[in-house]
Amino acid sequence: MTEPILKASKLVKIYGESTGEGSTKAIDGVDLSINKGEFIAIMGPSGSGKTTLLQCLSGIDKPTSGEIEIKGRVISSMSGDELALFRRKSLGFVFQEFNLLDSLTVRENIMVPMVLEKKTATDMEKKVNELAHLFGINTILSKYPFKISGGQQQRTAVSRALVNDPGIIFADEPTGNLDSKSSSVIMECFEKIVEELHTTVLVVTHDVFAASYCRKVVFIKDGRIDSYIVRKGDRKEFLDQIMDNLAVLGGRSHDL
Ligand SMILES: Nc1ncnc2c1ncn2[C@@H]1O[C@H](COP(=O)(O)OP(=O)(O)OP(=O)(O)O)[C@@H](O)[C@H]1O
Repeated sequence: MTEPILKASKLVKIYGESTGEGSTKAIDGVDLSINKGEFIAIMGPSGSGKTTLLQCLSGIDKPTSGEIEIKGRVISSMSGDELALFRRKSLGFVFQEFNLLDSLTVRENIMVPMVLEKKTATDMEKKVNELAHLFGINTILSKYPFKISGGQQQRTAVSRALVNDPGIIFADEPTGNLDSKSSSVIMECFEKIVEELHTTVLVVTHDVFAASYCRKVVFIKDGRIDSYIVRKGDRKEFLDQIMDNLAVLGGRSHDL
């Protein structure tokens, strides 16, 4: 039996005074259940609420109402400090801008979350080597982020997101700053994470090519879940299916 690692119910996010003029209902009653080991993309037109949904689900932002449970803990009712600690220990994040520290080497960047968890030097070294080997960055561990490619920086960020064995990774436009070759490499890294480490991966993306690596795509429109599709055949077939669904969803392709 597969069990949910994340459950969201009746999620609403309103920016601004909820009754006031100029308020925006970015998320409008979302129910979502994600099982352990799922590899999911969230897609939808620009402004449909993708980033807001990811930020609420991952505890970066507070929903206006509704409940979010991750690994059996209700995060929507946690205090700020409790939530910050939970995020650090139990969740992994990957962003479009990589967010690496330029003054630290690749090895040190990957180690940061483990230092905060006060892991031993031996444990840290072992984990860095394991992940760097898995993602093909073992030869650049002593380099600084500004001396490596965007794709290598993102693989460093993916390794950093995994060091505390988070169980779930949230990625917001992880291929947004990458060329198509590096995008494939990153999406293949996520495939490895799901298949070999059994980590759950949730990706928000405009990129149909990146989404086609996922096993499921959830489409949102106007802050609501519109539909979802599950990959059954090969990636090319799934890519065509995603394009068809986006066309039905509306919005010109460059808005997606
Ligand atoms: N901090 C904020 N304050 C006020 N309104 C916001 C804020 N962030 C987002 N919004 C609004 O909420 C809605 C959803 O925005 P969101 O960024 O989640 O959409 P998105 O689907 O991720 O868009 P994009 O694909 O363009 O990044 C939009 O109408 C946006 O203008």
